Amino acid sequence: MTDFLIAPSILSADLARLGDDVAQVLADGADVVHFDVMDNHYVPNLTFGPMVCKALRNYGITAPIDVHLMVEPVDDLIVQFADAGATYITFHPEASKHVDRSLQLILDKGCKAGLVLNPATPVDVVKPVLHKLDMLLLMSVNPGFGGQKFIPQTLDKLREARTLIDASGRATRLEIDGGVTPANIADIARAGADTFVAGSAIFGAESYKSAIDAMRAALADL
Ligand SMILES: O=C(CO)[C@@H](O)[C@H](O)COP(=O)(O)O
Ligand SMILES: [Fe+2]
Repeated sequence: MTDFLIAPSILSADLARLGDDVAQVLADGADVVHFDVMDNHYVPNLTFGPMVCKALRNYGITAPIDVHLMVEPVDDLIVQFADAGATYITFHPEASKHVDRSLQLILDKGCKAGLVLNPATPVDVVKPVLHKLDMLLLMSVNPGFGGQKFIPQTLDKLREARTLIDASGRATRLEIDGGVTPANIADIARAGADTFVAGSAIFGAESYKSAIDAMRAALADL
């Protein structure tokens, strides 16, 4: 059975009481903390930086932190997030002049490395560096905001990415990000995803536990 991971995006958390909110969502069954970093340059929005990641670690959050860099350039922040306690660091290939070097920097800092593909970026882009990827993240919305609708064409890209990863023999995780809900998570998993980012569907729910349980129930028979 696939080891599915649920990764709530803190973009939709209560930022005024972030430590408590993250602790709560983990107690309610989440596996990974998805940490969206936006710079008002690569994407038209601004969020949080390495200090906030470090603050979560200092607060006692020990779960994996999955840092999704929507910034340009990436290398300085890779170093800062690695030092701040990131587990995974992923970036968009368009945002680095030297994608292989940036991936190697993440690995050399002792973190797990990943690339993120926008809806219009073809899966083929990752082929030359697949051997360095611990994570391949497919965006199922255009990056920059939570609460958008899942783009259905992403399912074909997931199938393509799953074939590529399986052929590589590497245990690269295939993550999906944007518009994931208890209603569509089973179709997304059938297309090949094993790691599910969900912001509004979890933090916007009345009960985090009910939302996460509903996702796990939808994945149970797969
Ligand atoms: O990276 C992003 C947006 O750019 C995401 O991680 C969103 O935060 C997901 O939010 P929902 O679509 O699940 O509300
Ligand atoms: Fe994200």
